[in-house]
Amino acid sequence: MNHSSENHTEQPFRCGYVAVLGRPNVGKSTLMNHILGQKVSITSRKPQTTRHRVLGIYTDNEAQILFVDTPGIHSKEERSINRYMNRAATSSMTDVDVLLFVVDGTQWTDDDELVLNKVSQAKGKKVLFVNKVDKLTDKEELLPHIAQITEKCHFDAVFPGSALKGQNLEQLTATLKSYLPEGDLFYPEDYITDRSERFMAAELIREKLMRSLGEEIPYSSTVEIEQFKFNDKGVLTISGLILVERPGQKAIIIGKKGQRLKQIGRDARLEMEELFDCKVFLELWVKVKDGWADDERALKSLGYNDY
Ligand SMILES: Nc1nc2c(ncn2[C@@H]2O[C@H](COP(=O)(O)OP(=O)(O)OP(=O)(O)O)[C@@H](O)[C@H]2O)c(=O)[nH]1
Repeated sequence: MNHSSENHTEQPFRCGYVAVLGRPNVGKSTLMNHILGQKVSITSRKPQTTRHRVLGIYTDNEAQILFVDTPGIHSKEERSINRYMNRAATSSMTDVDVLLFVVDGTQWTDDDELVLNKVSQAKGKKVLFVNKVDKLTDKEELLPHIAQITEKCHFDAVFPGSALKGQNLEQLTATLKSYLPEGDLFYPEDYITDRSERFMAAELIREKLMRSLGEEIPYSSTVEIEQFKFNDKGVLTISGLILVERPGQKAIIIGKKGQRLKQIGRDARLEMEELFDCKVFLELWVKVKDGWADDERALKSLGYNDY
């Protein structure tokens, strides 16, 4: 696609940053992935799935939107990993053109209030997206909910909708584009993220872990990619190391006769083959590394070092 020659509207091309903000689990990653039409940020039913700041790049013939998907901001900061995630999200609020505040239309919590306070103090255009309205049985509840939020902070635009069902996302995207400054592309038009394929591979493994395990272990695990190599037949070999904090957690991830780890590997491999468009050979290992989530130095060595 040639973005300039297809622009028949004679409107100037626009390009800029949109930070996607909200507490954990409101649907930020789902929203960004749906607009991009591709999975850039991993999602799961569990809060705090996104740990890093991930750039999702949307390009059409009118604009390029650089979505900054952030970890959910939350008040419980007992561990280093939680402080890291809050830093990653809060630092995304400066130097962006638009703040997109995502809330769950069915629920309001203290963490929503915390993010709203941060948003109200930030500069830039502000857009409110009230998500998960597909789950609302009584749509009448929406208006008072929106009124309560907009009383506390001025929003330039408000959209109720559904990230999962794609409801109201076209209108949202058009408004976001109109708020961006004039300017040429920052990234080539075929880029969908600034993250490396290695990073995406680790994230896909982490997503399958989050989705397959119970409540506690996902937060105690992280993934390192030790090998990422194409052979001369174009087959990609990936070795992933899953780090956990305790031996019992290792046993759970491996599962009876290695069944769970096998399933996690199979699910991750299939998505990798689609994403990288080649045959993938994936090996997974599980190792105990006590206290990695509490230790700032260990976090840095695991790649949690951008902020
Ligand atoms: N019913 C419904 N579910 C949704 C919608 N959007 C997201 N979800 C679900 O909500 C859960 C959380 O979605 P995520 O996109 O991972 O949420 P997030 O805000 O990125 O979460 P963190 O990574 O914790 O910050 C997932 O199970 C999604 O499928 C929606 O519009 N409707």
